[in-house]
Amino acid sequence: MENSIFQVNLSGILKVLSDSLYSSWEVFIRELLQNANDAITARSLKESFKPVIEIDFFETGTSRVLQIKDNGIGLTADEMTEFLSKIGSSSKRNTSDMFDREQQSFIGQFGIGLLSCFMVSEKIEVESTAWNSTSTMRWIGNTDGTYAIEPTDYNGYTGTKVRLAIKKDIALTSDKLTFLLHKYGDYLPVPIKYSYNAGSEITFQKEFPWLTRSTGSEALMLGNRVFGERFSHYFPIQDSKGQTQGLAYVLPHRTHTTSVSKHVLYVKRMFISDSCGDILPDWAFFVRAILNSDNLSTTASREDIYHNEILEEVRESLGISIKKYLKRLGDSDPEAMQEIIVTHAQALKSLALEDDDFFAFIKNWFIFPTTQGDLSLKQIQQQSSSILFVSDLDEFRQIAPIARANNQLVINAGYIYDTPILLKLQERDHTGKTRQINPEYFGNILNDIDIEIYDLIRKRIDVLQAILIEFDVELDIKAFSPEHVPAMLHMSQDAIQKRDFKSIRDESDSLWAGVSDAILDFDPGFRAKLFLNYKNEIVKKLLYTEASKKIDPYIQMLYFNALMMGHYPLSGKELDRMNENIMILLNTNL
Ligand SMILES: Nc1ncnc2c1ncn2[C@@H]1O[C@H](COP(=O)(O)OP(=O)(O)OP(=O)(O)O)[C@@H](O)[C@H]1O
Repeated sequence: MENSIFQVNLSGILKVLSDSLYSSWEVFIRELLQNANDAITARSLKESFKPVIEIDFFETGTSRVLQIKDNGIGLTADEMTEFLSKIGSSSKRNTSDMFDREQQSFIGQFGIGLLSCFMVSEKIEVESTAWNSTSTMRWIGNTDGTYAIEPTDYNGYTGTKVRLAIKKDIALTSDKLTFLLHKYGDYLPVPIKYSYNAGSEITFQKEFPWLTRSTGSEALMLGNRVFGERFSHYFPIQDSKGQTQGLAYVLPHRTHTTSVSKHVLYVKRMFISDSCGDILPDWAFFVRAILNSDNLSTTASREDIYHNEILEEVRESLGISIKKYLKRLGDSDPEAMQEIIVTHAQALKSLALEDDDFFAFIKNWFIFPTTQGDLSLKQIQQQSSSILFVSDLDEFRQIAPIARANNQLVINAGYIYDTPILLKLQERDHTGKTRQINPEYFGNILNDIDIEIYDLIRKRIDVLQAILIEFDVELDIKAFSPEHVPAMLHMSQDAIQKRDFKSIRDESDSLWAGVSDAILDFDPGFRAKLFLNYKNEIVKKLLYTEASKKIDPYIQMLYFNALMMGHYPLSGKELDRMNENIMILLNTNL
C-alpha cells in the first residue's frame, strides 16, 4: 500500500487557532514582532549590524494596511516553501537539542505563529531578501490554503516585509496598534519605529528597570502602573542562574493566602502574561512580580509557560531570592520588615503552619500581643528567659495585670493562628522554654502565703469554699501584685466548655438535661479556680472578720467580679445571685 501525505484544511486549522489557542486576534502583533525579532537575532549570529523593526499603518477610507519590516536574516525562495508554506515547519527548531544555544535564543519554535495573521487578514504577503543575496522573493498565502511564490524586483535591503490588508470586522486603529506595540514590543532588544499614514515616527524601546540604574521611584511607578497598587516596598529578585530576573513588589494591604497571585511575565523580553501565577512559590502571595525569563519556554499559544522541571527550579530559586531579601531587610531595616509582617500577619502565620521551612525562616519576626505590648518573637526572646503564652483572650486579660506586676512576660495567643504557631514553636523548642500556661503554672507564678498565716485562716477558707461550691469554684489563697486586685479567676479551656454545657443544661428542660448529662458524662466537680489575693485589704477583711458575720454575698461578689474581669459570661443563676447580693449590700450599708 502506498503512503499518502496528509492534507491540511487551512480554514479548519485557523478556526482551532482563533477559537482555542489564541485569546484574541490582537496576538498577531506579538507573532509578527516575535518573527521580526527572531530574524534579527538569526542575522546577528552571523554579522553585526544596526537592527530595526519598522511598522507602518496606512488608513484611507475603509482600507487599512499594516506593514511590518525587519532587517533580519530574510528568506530564500526555498525557505519560503519550507517554512512559510508548511504548517508546523520552523527554521528555529532545526536541531532536536533543546539546549542548543542558537535555538534557545529564539522566541518562536512551533511554526504556527504566522497563521495568526489570518485572523485579521484574508491574505498574508511576505517580501524578503535573504542575507547575502541580492534577489527579492514574494510569497502570498491565502485563507483558502493556496499560496504563490514569485521573484520580484530587488528591494535593496536584507530582511523581510509582511503586508496585511486588515479585515473590516477587526477593530484595529492606530491607537490600538500603539497600545499593542507598547504591550508586546516595549522591552524587545530591537527598537521599533512606528508611523501612521507616513507621518512622524514613534520609537518603542525601553529597558527593564532592574537592568538600568533607574531610581527607585521609577521602579515603584512601574509597579503601581502595572498592578494598579500603591506599593512602598519592592526589591530585585532572580533565579540562581540569573536567567530569570525582575522586581517583586510587596502588596501594601492584606491578602489571603488562597488569593490568586498574578505576576507579569516576559520571556526573552516578549510580553507573555499579566496573570502568571506559577512563577513564584505559593507562599509568596504577598508580592506581585514583574519578571523576564531567558530560560523558561512558552506554550504554543505563547500566553503561558511550560510546567516543567526548569519552571520548578526557577520557582524555587526565586523563592530563595525573596527569603534572602527579607532576611537582609530584617537586618538592615527592621522597621520596614515589621511593616510587611504586620500587614500580612495572618496570611504569613497560616502559611508558616503549613510550611516548616517558611516557619523556621519567618518565626522570629512574628509579632504577638504580650503583657509588655506588641513584640516580635525575637524581642520576646531577648526580654524574657521563657516564652509563656495563654491561648484564651479572656484568660489573658485577667492575668495580664498580675503577670505585669510580677515582671512576667506573657503572650496573648488568643488571636487566630497564634496558639497553633506557638504550639509549633513549643514542639520544636527542646529547651522547654516555650510553654502554654496551664492552671498549675498559673498557680505557681503567684506566691504562697506563710504556712503559719495559712493555719490561722484555714477555717475561714473552708467556710468560703463551702459558699462557692454551688458555683463549682475551687478556692485558693495566694499573695500577688498588684494589691488592688482582690481575686483572680482561672479557667482552663476545658473548664470553660464544661461551664457552657452546664449553663445550657441548667436552662434546658429536664428531658434534654438528662440526655446532656448522659452524653457529656457530666462532671459535677470544680470547674474554675479562684485565687484570693492575701495582699488585698478587702480579702483580709473577709478573712479576719468575726465568724458570726454573714459573708456569703461578699465572697460571691468577689467571684462574680473576677468572672467579669475575665470577660466570662455570667450564667442566669450567677446573674440572679449577683443582683440579690447588690440589694443586700446596698441595704446593709445605707
Ligand atoms: N520576519 C521573518 N524573517 C525571516 N523568517 C521569517 C519571518 N517570519 C517568519 N519567518 C519564517 O517562517 C517560519 C514560520 O514562522 P511562524 O511564525 O509560523 O513560526 P515560528 O516563529 O517558527 O514558531 P512559532 O509558531 O513558535 O512562532 C519561521 O520559523 C521563519 O523561518
